[in-house]
Amino acid sequence: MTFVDGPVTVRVPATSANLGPGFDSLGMALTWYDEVTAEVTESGLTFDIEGEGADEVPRDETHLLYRAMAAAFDLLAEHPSGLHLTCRNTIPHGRGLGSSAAAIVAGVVLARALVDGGEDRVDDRTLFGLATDLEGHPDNVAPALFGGFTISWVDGAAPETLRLDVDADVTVFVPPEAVATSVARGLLPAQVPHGDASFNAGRAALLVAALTGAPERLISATEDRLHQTYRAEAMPESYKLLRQLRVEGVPAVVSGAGPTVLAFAHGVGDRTPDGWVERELRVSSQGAALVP
Ligand SMILES: Nc1ncnc2c1ncn2[C@@H]1O[C@H](COP(=O)(O)OP(=O)(O)O)[C@@H](O)[C@H]1O
Ligand SMILES: N[C@@H](CCOP(=O)(O)O)C(=O)O
Repeated sequence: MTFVDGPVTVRVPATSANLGPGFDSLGMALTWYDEVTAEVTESGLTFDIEGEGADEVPRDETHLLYRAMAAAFDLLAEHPSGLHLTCRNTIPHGRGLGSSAAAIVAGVVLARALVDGGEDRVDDRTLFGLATDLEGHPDNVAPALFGGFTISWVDGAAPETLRLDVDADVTVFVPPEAVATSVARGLLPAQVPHGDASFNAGRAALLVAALTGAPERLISATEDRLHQTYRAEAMPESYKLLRQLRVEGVPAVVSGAGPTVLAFAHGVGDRTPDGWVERELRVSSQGAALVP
């Protein structure tokens, strides 16, 4: 028998990438989770999907979770006769809270857990590389897999990450309409002024210090010149809320590629625009974890 008996369940956190100046590098796991169960069956591919995206995502081999599982099974050189996948989705899609990274990380972790002795054959670093290839950038994948606050970079072809434990109060303001990450990436220029690159390098370094012991620096440390303004046209309400919070002295950023706005504070929910949803969260020290 190549596969374990019975179902395997994984819980994966939402993530916020960039955090202002750390484009495609910084990210953090949040206390907001999707849960997915996978079981090997005799044949076919079947789904039970509830919650976010249940009416939109496909129920076939093109489902993102399945595509990630298939890539991991290829790596393990094991292929199940069939699969049943149960998805309990709570992370909203296309809002800048890492739903695609959560699905990909859930898929690669589940595939490894379903194979007998999978953990001895594929280590976490390899899973991180595979998941990053599928997502296209490491900044959501790293905290989704490892939890906490992560600084990620790409060394040659291989992504690397450094994980730090941080504790922070976070409020996310989630608008009703999605903006696909691919669309938001398409708004970025191919080149940026040297002064803006230098500005962000200083702020990103300061943000690491601010999150690990100098919270009074968060307002300066969350400034950005590399992505947020370029994307404002696709999310004008988010940009307006971002400016309003920052003028009031609340350290706020666009979460990931947007349109969610993230503030490093609790007790700011009275700024929530009509029709939006706000949630007070913390940093999740735990990344993807199998549920016993
Ligand atoms: N749990 C999921 N199951 C299936 N597909 C998903 C899931 N989560 C995300 N996706 C796919 O990823 C898309 C959203 O990814 P993206 O635009 O990167 O936004 P974000 O990752 O910020 O939520 C969805 O429209 C859907 O196609
Ligand atoms: N660095 C990426 C982050 C995308 O995060 P998501 O949660 O919006 O998928 C970018 O800014 O494009």
